Amino acid sequence: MAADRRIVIENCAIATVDGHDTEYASGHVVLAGNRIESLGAGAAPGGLENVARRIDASGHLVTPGLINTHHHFYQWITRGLATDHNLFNWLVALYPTWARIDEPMVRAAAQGSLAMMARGGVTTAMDHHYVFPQGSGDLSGAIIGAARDMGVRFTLARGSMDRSEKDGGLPPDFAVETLDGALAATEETVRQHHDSSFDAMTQIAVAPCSPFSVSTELLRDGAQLARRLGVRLHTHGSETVEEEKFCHELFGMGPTDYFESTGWLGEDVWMAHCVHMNDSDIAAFARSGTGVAHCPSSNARLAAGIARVPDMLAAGVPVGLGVDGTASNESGELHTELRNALLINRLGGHREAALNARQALRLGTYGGAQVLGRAAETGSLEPGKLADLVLWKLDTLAHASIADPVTALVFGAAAPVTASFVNGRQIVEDGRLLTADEDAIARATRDEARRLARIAAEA
Ligand SMILES: Nc1nc2[nH]c(O)nc2c(=O)[nH]1
Repeated sequence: MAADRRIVIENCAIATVDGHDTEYASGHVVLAGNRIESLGAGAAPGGLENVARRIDASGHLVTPGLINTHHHFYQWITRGLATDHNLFNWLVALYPTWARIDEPMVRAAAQGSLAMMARGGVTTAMDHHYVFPQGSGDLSGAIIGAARDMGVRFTLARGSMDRSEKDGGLPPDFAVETLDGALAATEETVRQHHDSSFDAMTQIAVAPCSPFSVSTELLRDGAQLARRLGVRLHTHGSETVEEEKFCHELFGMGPTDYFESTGWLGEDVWMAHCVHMNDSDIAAFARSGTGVAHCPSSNARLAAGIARVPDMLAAGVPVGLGVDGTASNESGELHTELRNALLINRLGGHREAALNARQALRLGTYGGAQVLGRAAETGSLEPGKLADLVLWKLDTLAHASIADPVTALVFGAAAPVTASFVNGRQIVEDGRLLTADEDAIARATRDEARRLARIAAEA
């Protein structure tokens, strides 16, 4: 068998985000095939064979690739709508449009979402897709295909909704699936697409949408299904005061107690938002190992509130970052969420050191790997882990006068990505995607957004 070809990256600052936060002011990283072979201070060891490429990364910081833990790709074609609404009003305004999506729309929207993230340093993406109109085609296949073509590592959280207005839920009756239909389709998606290997590029999670759009049976049966199939569980939780009120009125308890009563706390679960959590909710997450996808920009856009991330971290809760759907975070970028998480959490606790730059970088890398269940494989730069990493250019006008590279990355303007590698393959060069045509995607998403708006207006 041919030896793996090596790529040697030298003369760069390195933030490994390993268990000791090891950093090198000037060092090297050696990739062999799809793995990190070695890294350390100074130049790469002499005598390396099979070196396909040497990259002089002077002026750069190398970090693990960013990991996005919550998104709704289809929303790329419904951005900029209902801009002054809270969550419930925003959902009610948008459900009728979302219920008209079809496969070409979802494919284009997935390409747009993925392209935006990948060129900003995301190497592992996720999509929580929960709208499956009847006869709309193979939406899961289209999303998974888009991620495969983009070359990013990917988790599809196969979502579902079965509690509509007639059952006291928020979505209109025409926007939901049946309980049995949702469970069967979710199982089929796992069986067809889930890869449990160390270097898997595609994984599937079971992901009923939220307490106000899903029946108790779907939550309970979904949890059992995921555990039978050995995959992870994802949902929205404790996002707004309105959701809290809904849970108290319908179930006689708050969201976290409700989730616990349906089997939804555990090491194999992560939830988006978790804004309205009291001390006992945070303790329950920490005890059970339940993870959180923190989405600061979306929470601000929808006036949901500020999640207690410093308290969660202090309690030992795994926390990653999420862009969230781009109908509630139009920028669609994850690297800016590092800065937003840091700044917003300082406002939340009125504490000047609520989160520091290194904690923010950890949320966007290792924390994300933890909540997606992939911390053994990715999220930090360590020999043997997958070669998912980013070269951030910091000798720019925007950054060069900031001495500390991690501070420059997190506190400074969004840094240009000179190169991004996923599974040892380069997918971004000098801020441009190598795996997709950005201009073609821009045209397709514009056309599909217009087509969807037209169909929704005619309905
Ligand atoms: N931010 C969001 N929260 C949600 N809850 C729910 O049921 N759907 C959504 C969503 O699309 N975004």
